[in-house]
Amino acid sequence: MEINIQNVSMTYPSGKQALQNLSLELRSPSLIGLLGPNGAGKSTLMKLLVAALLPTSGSILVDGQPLLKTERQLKAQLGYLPQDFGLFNELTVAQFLDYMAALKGLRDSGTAVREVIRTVNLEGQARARIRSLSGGQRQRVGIAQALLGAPPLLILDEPTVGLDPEERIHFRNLFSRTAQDRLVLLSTHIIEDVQSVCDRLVVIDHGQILFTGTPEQLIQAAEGHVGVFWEREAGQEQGLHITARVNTSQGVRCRAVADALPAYVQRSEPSLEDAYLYLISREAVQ
Ligand SMILES: Nc1ncnc2c1ncn2[C@@H]1O[C@H](COP(=O)(O)OP(=O)(O)OP(=O)(O)O)[C@@H](O)[C@H]1O
Repeated sequence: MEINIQNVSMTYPSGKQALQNLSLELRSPSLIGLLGPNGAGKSTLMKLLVAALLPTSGSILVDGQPLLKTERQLKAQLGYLPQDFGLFNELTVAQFLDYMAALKGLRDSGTAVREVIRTVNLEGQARARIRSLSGGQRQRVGIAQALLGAPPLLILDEPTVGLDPEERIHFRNLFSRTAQDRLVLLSTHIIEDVQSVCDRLVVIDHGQILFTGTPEQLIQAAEGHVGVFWEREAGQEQGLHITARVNTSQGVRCRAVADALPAYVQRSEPSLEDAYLYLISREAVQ
């Protein structure tokens, strides 16, 4: 599957321009991490990809065909986890998933439902009413409905929200396995979620793409722009963006990113998080 987003802009009726002339190509198999600060336009982009919203201008092609022409076909191949999804509180987990399987037109829905319940570790809650679940368990029900029927395209808006660290690792690995033969696009604020598993990152801010490439390429772009220093050594330099402050027995150790690091800052190898913060901080300065 190949999705071509061509010069897409999206302005909400309120007048807010959420995406500006954005172009992007997504091809399976791959696991693509969509990163960006709050309000960057990630959810809007995902809603356009599932045809829940129409772009104000530009086009989206799926395997060369306009999305709107193939919408029906696409929806049959799509697993989507929106950011806020309504669950049917009075249904049990299994009933809700049965209902979603019916909507997707799955043939052997019983087997498919049992399988996704196992995949998201909710066997113990299959008969529990959704209203009685914790936030993390509800999120797993959302992931389960997206996985139903093994769709070739998975669009997951902040799938790891509300999950504990152990569960996050479980799902990170699950998405990575899933993407071996499919196209998985997931949005997140959490760098660790994309660190070791995504083969491609797309960073957006203010509705525009700031970066697209591998995590290694993002890190390379930050080399020479990350360093550490003791707070007491700090000058008053402008343009230094502090990313961490740690209290130690010798004082406060700071980590910072900047276009040009002052002499008292000791250069350090960038992590993916440093590289992301460097990219975003440059955007903020411009
Ligand atoms: N229905 C809407 N009407 C008007 N403006 C909207 C609507 N939905 C989103 N926006 C605005 O569009 C911009 C992009 O929002 P979007 O939800 O796509 O960002 P996001 O990157 O997903 O943010 P977050 O990480 O906080 O979920 C924001 O400024 C937001 O306030």
